[in-house]
Amino acid sequence: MISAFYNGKSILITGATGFLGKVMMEKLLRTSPDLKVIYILVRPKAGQTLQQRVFQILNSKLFEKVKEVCPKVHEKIRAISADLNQHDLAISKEDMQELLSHTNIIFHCAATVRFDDHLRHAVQLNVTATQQLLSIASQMPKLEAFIHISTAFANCNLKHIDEVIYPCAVEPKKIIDSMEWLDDAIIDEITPKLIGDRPNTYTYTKALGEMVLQQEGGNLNIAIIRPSIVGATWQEPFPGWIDSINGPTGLIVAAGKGFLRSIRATPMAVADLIPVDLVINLTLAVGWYTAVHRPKSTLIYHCTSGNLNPCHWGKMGFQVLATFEKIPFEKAFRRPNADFTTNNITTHYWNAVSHRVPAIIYDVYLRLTGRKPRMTKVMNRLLRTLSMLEYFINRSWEWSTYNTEMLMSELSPEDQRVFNFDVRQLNWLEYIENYVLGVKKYLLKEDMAGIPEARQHLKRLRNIHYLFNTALFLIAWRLLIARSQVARNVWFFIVSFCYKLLSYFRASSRLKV
Ligand SMILES: CCCCCCCCCCCCCCCCCCCCCCCCCC(=O)SCCNC(=O)CCNC(=O)[C@H](O)C(C)(C)COP(=O)(O)OP(=O)(O)OC[C@H]1O[C@@H](n2cnc3c(N)ncnc32)[C@H](O)[C@@H]1OP(=O)(O)O
Ligand SMILES: NC(=O)C1=CN([C@@H]2O[C@H](COP(=O)(O)OP(=O)(O)OC[C@H]3O[C@@H](n4cnc5c(N)ncnc54)[C@H](OP(=O)(O)O)[C@@H]3O)[C@@H](O)[C@H]2O)C=CC1
Repeated sequence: MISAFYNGKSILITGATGFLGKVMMEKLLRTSPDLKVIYILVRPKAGQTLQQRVFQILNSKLFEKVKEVCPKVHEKIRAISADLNQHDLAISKEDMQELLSHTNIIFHCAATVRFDDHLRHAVQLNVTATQQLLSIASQMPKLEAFIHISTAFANCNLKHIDEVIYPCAVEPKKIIDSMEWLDDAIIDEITPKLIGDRPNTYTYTKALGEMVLQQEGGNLNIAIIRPSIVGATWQEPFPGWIDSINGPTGLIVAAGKGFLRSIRATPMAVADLIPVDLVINLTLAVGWYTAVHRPKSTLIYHCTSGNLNPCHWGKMGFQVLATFEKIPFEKAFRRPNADFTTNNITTHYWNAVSHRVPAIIYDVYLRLTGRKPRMTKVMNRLLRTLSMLEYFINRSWEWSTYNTEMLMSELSPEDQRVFNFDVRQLNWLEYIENYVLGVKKYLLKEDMAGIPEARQHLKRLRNIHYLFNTALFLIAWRLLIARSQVARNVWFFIVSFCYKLLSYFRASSRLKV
């Protein structure tokens, strides 16, 4: 039913070149190959034209399966030049006319997901662009549904979060206006006051974006999806696909390559991870439900795992490390062996011992061998990233999921299978193993044939580690002996004890002969 609904439709997706957007295009084309067109708002980037960007995406591994059911996939995608930072989204008149007269469904995924983005930029993308898109949507006579992707962490200042829009202290309109005339220095000054007890500009502006939808949605048929931490695919189009470094993925890379050795986290806090294909299945089901059933009010759908199938950071970390044993990453800096710390003192200690000191030693080595030092810089960036993510790995939240469960019960058995978003069916251990494997294959683009060499490399690192520790111990001991009479006495006692033991064994073995 859902697949049939999208056939013949013109669908507009923002953020289609992003992590969620690509999986959404793929699923739509695979399950509804007879859809009319997918308009995607794209900006030229990194010296690539729109067409080159789209070509690259459609020719990637993710879209291999689609081409079997929808060989003319290129013809189904219509890239429209747009910049969500610009007035009217910088869409040309002709393109705008086409969008206005044809669009049936909008999926608004585009956002800045950087936690530390400047408030002006985060407001522009996550609030003002949403406002502009709403205004465009309100001029679309054929529009059936407007689906907005928010985040479950938009209200992370609360512990229990319901499927409602929580108001922010200052009206979004006032924030948008003030961003136009305040200079950067003043914005920097007021940012902590505005974001209040939220940890960053990202979560704050996503909350403002929801308020804009509520206040300016007019008669539009709107629904909001709030996913938690989105991870690699669970099942579709194949397990483990991922191409984004955000969230846990970057830390999996850092741990697998041996840079990340300790992380401040609460092992028993819920790791509210949710696979990207599950998020997209829910989103497409919501698109169908919103268009067909036209609920009286804006429904919010939490796409989370914690209340139905919880996994904790401790278990997740353990499984990630266990997978590195089976599937090591190539050219690791050190052997993957990360640990959780739980307080400030141990975190500072292990950051110094496990992150900063090895980086300094390695940089000295690079200098001595005539190369440019770089490890301290890499470590500093990693530590900065950790400090940004720590907020989310030391707390647990409860999200109610009545609407999501209601929607599941509305689906036919066939739709429940094709658009499965039942997180209770997810086996975490299997998922995490596929996730790590996916990071290796699709993000790092490492060949599986390189695993024996990676293992050899880790063995070498282990030997270097033992050698280094032994040398360190001997040096420390030698210095101690030189300075302390007690240490000298202990040393002579141990040596003479070993000597006597050896002589005794020699003598007893001679007697036996
Ligand atoms: C018992 C045994 C125990 C064993 C234990 C062992 C455990 C061992 C296993 C560990 C795994 C298990 C635990 C996992 C915990 C995960 C917690 C995740 C919480 C996520 C919550 C998300 C909630 C909200 C979800 C949402 O709703 S939205 C999506 C979330 N949004 C983001 O995740 C954006 C974050 N990022 C930024 O905000 C910017 O990235 C910025 C950081 C400011 C830097 O910014 P900057 O330094 O300016 O520069 P960049 O260009 O950005 O990056 C510069 C450089 O950092 C790199 N890098 C960017 N990212 C990351 C990243 N993640 N991780 C690592 N590196 C990263 C990038 O590769 C580049 O490296 P390079 O190429 O230079 O070498
Ligand atoms: N990933 C996650 O863990 C979670 C994500 N979400 C939400 O899901 C949505 C998608 O996130 P995700 O796919 O991970 O994010 P990505 O960063 O991967 O993608 C963001 C998308 O927005 C586009 N975009 C950004 N700025 C502009 C601009 N000025 N003009 C046009 N397009 C622009 C990007 O285009 P370009 O390729 O040109 O940069 C990209 O397509 C977001 O709304 C996010 O808040 C919610 C919860 C968790």
